[in-house]
Parts: sequence; C-alpha cells; structure tokens
Amino acid sequence: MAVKENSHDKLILSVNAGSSSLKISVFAPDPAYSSSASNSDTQPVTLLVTASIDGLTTLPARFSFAAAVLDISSKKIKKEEVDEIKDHESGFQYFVRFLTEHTCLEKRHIRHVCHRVVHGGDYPGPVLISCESYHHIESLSDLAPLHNGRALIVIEACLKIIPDADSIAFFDSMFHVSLPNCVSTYAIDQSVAVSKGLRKYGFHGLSYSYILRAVAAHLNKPIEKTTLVVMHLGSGASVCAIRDGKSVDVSMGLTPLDGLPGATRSGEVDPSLIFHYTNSASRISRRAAESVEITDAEEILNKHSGWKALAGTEDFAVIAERAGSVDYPKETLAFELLIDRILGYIGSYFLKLGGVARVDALVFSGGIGERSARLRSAIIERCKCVGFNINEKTNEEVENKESVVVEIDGCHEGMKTLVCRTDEQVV
Ligand SMILES: Nc1ncnc2c1ncn2[C@@H]1O[C@H](COP(=O)(O)OP(=O)(O)O)[C@@H](O)[C@H]1O
Ligand SMILES: CC(=O)OP(=O)(O)O
Ligand SMILES: [Mg+2]
Repeated sequence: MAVKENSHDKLILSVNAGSSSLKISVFAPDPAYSSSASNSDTQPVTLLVTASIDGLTTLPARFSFAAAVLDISSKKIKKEEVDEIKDHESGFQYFVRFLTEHTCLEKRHIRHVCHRVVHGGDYPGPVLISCESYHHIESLSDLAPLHNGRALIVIEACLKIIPDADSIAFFDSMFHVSLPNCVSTYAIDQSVAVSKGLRKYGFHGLSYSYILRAVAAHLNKPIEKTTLVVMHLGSGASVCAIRDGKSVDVSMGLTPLDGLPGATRSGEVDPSLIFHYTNSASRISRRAAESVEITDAEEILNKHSGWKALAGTEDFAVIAERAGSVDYPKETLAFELLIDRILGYIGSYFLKLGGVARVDALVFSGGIGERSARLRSAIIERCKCVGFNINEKTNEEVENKESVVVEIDGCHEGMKTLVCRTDEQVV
C-alpha cells in the first residue's frame, strides 16, 4: 500500500461526539491548493476515511468504516456490532487502533484533531484546547449534559493517544451568534439573564453551516443571499431559520433540550411541568455523565423522555415503520407528535423569513431527515398549503442517490424541497 508521503503526512482528524453516536473522519489538505493564493478562511481537504459508531446509548454499539481512497485500506465495514465499545471513549480508542491496524495511515502524521463541541457559550469561533479553554468547556457541561462532558472525555483520550497533534474545539453554538437580540433573549429579569448567560444559544450549528454551503451551491446562489428553513433531525432534533446566510432563529435554546423532542429528550414543555412531575425534581444528581452535576429534572427530561418514553424505543426507524397501525398506538403517537412539533417550527420560521417571496428551500437532514421518506412525506403533505411540494417517487429513492443534496419536490419553479446529507466533520 504505497502512499505519497507528502500528501498524507499532515492529517486532520475530525471527531463528532453526538448524543448517541461518534463519527470520525480523516482528511488530508488538498495538495493542489496554495493558501497564499486565496483570501478564503477555508482550505479544501480530501476525505481519506470515515467511521461511524452508533447505538452508544442502546448497546451493542455498531461500527461502520469506509476508506474514500482505494490505496488507504481495502476494509469496508457496514454496521458491525462491537462489544468492546461501551461509550464514546472506548469508541474513540477502538477507531484509532483500527486506523493503525487496517490502514496505511500513521498516528504520527495526525497534525490537528478537530472536535465538535456542542456548547461553546460566548465563544464566537473555534479555540485551541488549552488548560483555560478546557475548563471553560467543562464549566458549560451542565448546559449540554448529553454532550460537552462526552466531548471532553474524547478530547482527553485524544490528548493521551495522539499527544503531538493539536486539539481544536469547534462549537455547535458558533453558527447562531447572529441570532437577533429579541430572539435570543428570554423574558426574565435581564440583570440575572446577563450575569448568568441565560439566553438562547442554539446548536447543530456545524451541521447548519455545512447544509447552508451545500444548498447554496446546489441552488447556484451566493451564501449571503440564501434563505432556508432547515431541519436537522437525529437523536437530537432542531429546526433553523436562515435568512441571507445567517441564523435568525433556531428551536434549541439555552441547552439542547429545548424545541423538538428527540430520542431521549422531551423538547419544549411548560417550565412549570418540572415542579409538578416529582417533588424531588430539583435535587442534584451526578448521573448524566461523569463530572457533570445536574438535577433530577434535567436527567429525566434529557435521558428518559422523548420517543424512548413515548414508544419504548430510541430507534426512529422502528417508530416510522409502525406508526399508523392500530397495533402500535404508542409509535403512532410518537410519530404524530414529532410531526406536530416540526410543523409548528416550519410555520413560524416560514413567516419570520418572509414566506414564499423569500424562502428558497425547506431542507431535511440528520439521521431521520435523510432516511425517513415517510416522515418527509407526512410533513410536506401538510406544507403544501404554503407552496412546498413533494414527488413521492423521488422521495422514496433518496437513499439510492449519491449526491449531497437531493431535490424531492419535482417542481422546477419556486421553493424547493431538499434532502441534504449533512457532514459535521468536514466543517
Ligand atoms: N431509516 C431510518 N428511518 C428513520 N430514522 C432513522 C433511520 N435510520 C436511522 N434513523 C434514526 O436516526 C437517528 C440518529 O441520527 P444521527 O443524526 O445519525 O444521530 P446523532 O443525533 O447521534 O448525531 C436515530 O434516532 C435513528 O433511529
Ligand atoms: C445538539 C445535539 O442535540 O446534537 P446531537 O443531535 O448530535 O445529539
Ligand atoms: Mg448528530
């Protein structure tokens, strides 16, 4: 397996610690690109390998691996159950060992490790991991109890296993620094809000950033003139309103719990529900993730709610398949409830963005948005009244299409309905 030394000796590892998954890609800088020849802050990269571990909250975990370049590795693995992967940390260790044993890439050639970190507080851009930034991210862990703690565990494992590479944190919240004040502000005492940083931050920003670029390119429009309603529907689910290339609203809030329900998350509830659910709801617990302190209420609403609570499964594919059958009332409720909440955001954001005159497209993405033709169809059916459309045959065939962006509307004029295969690692 001969690999040109100069093209693969400056590797970039990109790690995406999601709530139920760990996705890792390895990139090399594009050798044809000269940084001095461009003023752009982005540099093209070539994907070498990509791996994904899912089911981390419903063990056994499943490992997938593929090399994008033939001479790197002949291995291709599709969802193999791996008992030794128990969590994000052991998943990362497994991946690095796999890379060493089954590809010609060498650990010593990894120069940069980019970590997706969900909550970055006021950080407007990426930061190099140092003692100070590590502790800042740690201090935000109780605002993203399913995410920041796990990302830090992976960062620590990485510093141990690949000590010569620098680690850089890229935040989900960065994309939403453009939220208008009236959107990000909660109607509470502003001196408390400001001193404690209690405002809407919004998440899934790396995904929205990727989707915005990909969709703008697909529509042949400049990013700064692209206006979209985008759904990122995965174990954590959100909707974002993008006006002229900037996030102007997003359904997640101070934490990723707000907005849509998810695999184990309740999504928005009347805040008073917490006081009535159980009288021990505000007791501090240490169970969510090591090193994170949260209350019982946060634990219940983050880890024991969502479709796990409604239908007894965290797998939305099962829910989508069973919904509508009289034999499966729980799955039917979970499916219809998600659609109801999504429609609420689409309607609201469509109006906020200026309706049919301004919106370029409605975009589905994330594990569910990209794979559930049934969910897309059920949503678009109810969005026809505002001008969106769906071609059922194209919708069913999305999985067979290779392109990053797939049109499922079948119209040639007006607002598009699109599916975008998001890639947070590449951002
Ligand atoms: N064919 C499918 N139909 C509907 N949902 C699916 C399908 N395949 C996977 N999913 C769902 O996608 C979700 C995972 O989405 P993903 O965005 O990859 O995860 P994460 O939120 O952890 O990053 C899971 O809830 C899974 O059930
Ligand atoms: C922010 C968030 O919910 O991320 P994920 O969907 O990866 O869990
Ligand atoms: Mg994700």
